[in-house]
Amino acid sequence: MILDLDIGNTLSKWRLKDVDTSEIRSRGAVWTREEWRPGADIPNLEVVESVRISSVARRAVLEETVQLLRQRVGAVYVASSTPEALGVTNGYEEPERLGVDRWLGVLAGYQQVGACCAVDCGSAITIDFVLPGGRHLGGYILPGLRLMKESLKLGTRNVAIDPDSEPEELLVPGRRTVEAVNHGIYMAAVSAINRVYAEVCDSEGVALPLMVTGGDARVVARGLQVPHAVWPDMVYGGLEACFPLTAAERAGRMAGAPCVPSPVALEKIRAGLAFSMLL
Ligand SMILES: Nc1ncnc2c1ncn2[C@@H]1O[C@H](COP(=O)(O)OP(=O)(O)O)[C@@H](O)[C@H]1O
Ligand SMILES: CC(C)(COP(=O)(O)O)[C@@H](O)C(=O)NCCC(=O)O
Ligand SMILES: [K+]
Repeated sequence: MILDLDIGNTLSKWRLKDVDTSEIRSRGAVWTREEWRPGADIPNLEVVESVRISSVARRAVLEETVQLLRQRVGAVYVASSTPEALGVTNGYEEPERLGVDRWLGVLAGYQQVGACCAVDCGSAITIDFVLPGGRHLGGYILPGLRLMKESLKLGTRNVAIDPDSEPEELLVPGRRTVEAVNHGIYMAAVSAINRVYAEVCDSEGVALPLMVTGGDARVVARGLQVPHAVWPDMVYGGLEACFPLTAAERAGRMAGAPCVPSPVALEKIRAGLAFSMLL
C-alpha cells in the first residue's frame, strides 16, 4: 500500500492507494496541529510500503512526521518545489519558496491538460498559471474563506457557508451579520478568481483550462463563470507524477483526474473582461 499525505495549514489529508491495482482503498484527514500518531483516524502503517508527502505546514511538523514514518515504512518521498520538473519551469525568482502544494497542483494540471490555471481553495486560496510550453508564471495568494471569516472577529466563525447553497443566494446582500459576512467573503473569493483568470488569459493571449481543488473547491467552483473541473486529488496527482510507483502512474495516469472541459474562446473571455471594466 502507498500512503499519500497532503499536509496543509488546516488539515492533513491522507489516502491509501493499492500499489498493485492503483485503487484508492481509504482516505481521511486529521487537524494539522494534532500529532501524527497511529490512532483511530490514522491508517495502519503495517500495510504501508511507501509514503509520499506534500507539506506546507511548519518545518517541525514535517520533520516529526518523516522521522516517525521512517522508523516504520520502507520508502518515504518528500516533494519539494524545484526550478523545473515534468516539463514545467517554476516561475518564482526563488523556486524553492513556491508552496509545494501549488507546485504539485501545477504539475498535475500540466500533466493532465497542458497549459492551465490551477486554483487551490484551502486555508489560503492560490491561483497559479502555466503557459503552453510549460512556463509557470507564478500566481496569486489570498486568504481562504475560513481565514477571511476568522479575521473579521464578528462571532460568525463557526457558521460555515453551506456548500449546497446556490451561488445566486450567496451573492445577494446579507440581512444578518452571518449572511453579510458569508456573502461578502464568497464574493471576494469568487470575483478574484474570475477576474484574475480573465486578466491573465487576456494578457498572455491564451484561453486556459481551469482546475479547482482544496477543501472549499466545490462551493467556490459553483460561482465561477468559465468552464472548469473540480479535482479534489490534484495535489495527490502531483505526488503521483513526481514519484510514480504503480503501473498506471508510470503510464502517466493520475487517480481521480477529471475530464477537464475546454476553455471558452479567448474573444469571449476578453469580451467579459471589457464588460466588467465598464461597470
Ligand atoms: N469538514 C471540513 N473541515 C475543515 N475545513 C473544511 C471542511 N470542509 C471544508 N472546509 C474548508 O476547507 C479549508 C481547508 O481546506 P484544505 O484544502 O484541506 O486546506 P489546507 O490544505 O490549507 O489544510 C478550511 O479552511 C475550510 O474553509
Ligand atoms: C500559500 C500556502 C500558504 C497555501 O497553503 P494551504 O492553504 O494549502 O495550506 C502555501 O502554498 C505556502 O505556504 N506557500 C509558500 C509561499 C508561496 O507559495 O509563495
Ligand atoms: K491552498
